[in-house]
Amino acid sequence: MHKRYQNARFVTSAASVASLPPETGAEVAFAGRSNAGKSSALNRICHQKALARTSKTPGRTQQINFFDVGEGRHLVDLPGYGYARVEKSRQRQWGAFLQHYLLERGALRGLILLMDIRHPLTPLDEQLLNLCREAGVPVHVLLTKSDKLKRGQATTARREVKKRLEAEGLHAEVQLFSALNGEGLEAVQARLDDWLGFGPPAGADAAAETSGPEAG
Ligand SMILES: Nc1nc2c(ncn2[C@@H]2O[C@H](COP(=O)(O)OP(=O)(O)OP(=O)(O)O)[C@@H](O)[C@H]2O)c(=O)[nH]1
Ligand SMILES: [Mg+2]
Repeated sequence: MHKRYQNARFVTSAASVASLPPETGAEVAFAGRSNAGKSSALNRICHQKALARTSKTPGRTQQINFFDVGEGRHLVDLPGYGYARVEKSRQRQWGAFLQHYLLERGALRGLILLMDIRHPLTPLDEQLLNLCREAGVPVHVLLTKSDKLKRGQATTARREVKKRLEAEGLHAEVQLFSALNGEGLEAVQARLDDWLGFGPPAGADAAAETSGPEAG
């Protein structure tokens, strides 16, 4: 099992560009519509129940939360977009922030775009993808809540999303993910390792050792 992210810990919240923490090391951000499953994915990846707060109420995560995963690397939980009950002015503010973050954040190595497998590629997702292309930020797509569909349906959904992205000239990887049953966990962890510049995870024999992931 991949243990690197188990020691993740909350560092800070930022509500504006001005309050972003200093750019040290590398970071990967998790973005997507409200309720897409960003916080749940982070918790699953880090094997923690409540690292990031999840909720049945869309719009739970309203600030940008930074999690330290060791050696100066960070995972970033972004507030969801597209929640209809958030006022327009606030939505615009969020859009401006996101744009600034994607264009200016030197530490940003890539963006994990999470979309509910049953409602992928909404207009706001497309906007974000275009922004990432402009900013030269690599994207990796998680089709979340894959446990909600039958096998065949999930595979078809993945193929369709891949096809639409290719048609738009976007070469993002697209994978299934479930925070509930762990589908796709290793694949996204490998992607994070790669972007954050961690070496390959320790082998199975290392799992038996008592030393932490920072040892060696
Ligand atoms: N069945 C299933 N439900 C999930 C999965 N991931 C998340 N959920 C549920 O979806 C809802 C939203 O999950 P969150 O992780 O809070 O979503 P979020 O994207 O962080 O939402 P905001 O913070 O509002 O942007 C919760 O009720 C979760 O329990 C999954 O893989 N499978
Ligand atoms: Mg959240």
